[in-house]
Amino acid sequence: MTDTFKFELLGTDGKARRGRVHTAHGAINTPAFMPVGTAATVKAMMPESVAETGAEILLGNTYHLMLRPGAERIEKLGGLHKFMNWDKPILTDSGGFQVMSLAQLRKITEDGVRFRSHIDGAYYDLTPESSTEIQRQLDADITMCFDECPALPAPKERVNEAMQLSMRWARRSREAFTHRPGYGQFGIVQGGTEKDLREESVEKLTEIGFEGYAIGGLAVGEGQELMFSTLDFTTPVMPTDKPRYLMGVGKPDDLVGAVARGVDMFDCVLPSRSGRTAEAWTRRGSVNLRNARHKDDPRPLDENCTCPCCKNYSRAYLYHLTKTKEILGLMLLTWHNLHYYQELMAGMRTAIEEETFDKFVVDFHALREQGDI
Ligand SMILES: CNc1nc2c(CCNCC3CCCCC3)c3nc(N)[nH]c(=O)c3cc2[nH]1
Repeated sequence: MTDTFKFELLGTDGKARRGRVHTAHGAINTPAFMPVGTAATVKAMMPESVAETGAEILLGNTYHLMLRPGAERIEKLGGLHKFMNWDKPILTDSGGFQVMSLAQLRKITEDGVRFRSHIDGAYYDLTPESSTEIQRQLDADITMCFDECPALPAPKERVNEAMQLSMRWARRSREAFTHRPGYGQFGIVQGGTEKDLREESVEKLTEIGFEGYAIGGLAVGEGQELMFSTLDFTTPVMPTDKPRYLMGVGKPDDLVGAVARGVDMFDCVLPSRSGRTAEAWTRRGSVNLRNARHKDDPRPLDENCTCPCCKNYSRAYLYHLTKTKEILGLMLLTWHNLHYYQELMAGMRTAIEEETFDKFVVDFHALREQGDI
């Protein structure tokens, strides 16, 4: 436990960074992958299993939890850590992105967003103030600013409008934030794939001052090349003494490329969602367990993996569980995928410490080109 929120930069290898974030509920080694616990649970996983994969922080979500069961209810029950039995750090997103992707109707004004719940059709408002308050009620260690993430591709004028609005909302979010030892708030850089807009956004956020800075507005359909080129000119102008969090990313090769470009933290639904759609991620690429080629295969998913799924179960068994839609299939594949993601991050942390990150990247891609999985 710590009483002050801080980021230690422990080492670098090129633009790749090895660090540690200290929060009220514990420390997070970076580069870090944060599993997503949308409705106060990482689907198909017990919290102790999530901890066993090596995850040191989880994501929660303002949008989902304000609708059901309600932030007041969770606050009265002792906060999200107690509610979901996870005593390590929690980062909550501010809800704006989920409103745009999930809510039935929504209207953006200077004040905030009005939307209809995708659950019961009732109308709700989210503003920088209410989002920040909800995240406090959830007792999130890391609170995200309320922002607007435009879908790409979009005209530069639209991207600029969304960025300027998000910067005004960032100031309101900061003013609504309750400063407590060990708790931090991250600003979210916007600006699409436009160099000048990204630089202006970083400048405006650092002027306000946050405990960390996220790179938002990416992984929204722009593709990996444009995402990487945007990182190439965005991370160098971001503070070096604060964590950098790339939101919603990504596939294993996205993570490796983004760490190489100076990113410290990631979240993505992919490993857990794929676990439920019978897709397994391995160091040699992804495996679809619905494919009948696995029917008689006695081998584990990945001979080199030490997770409970690879230690004790064959592909034939995983194929059987998938075909029969057995719950154990969801559990084992989710566990494997989250374990693999944590192994990947641990491998990158070690490579940066040993200054062998370039070799790590070469080996990572070589294994995936060998195929035969
Ligand atoms: C997938 N691509 C992507 N995600 C983005 C997200 C969401 C990140 N994941 C949050 C979890 C999602 C599941 C429920 C729990 C929270 C973004 N969020 C914000 N606030 N701003 C973005 O620009 C922003 C941009 C994003 N791009």
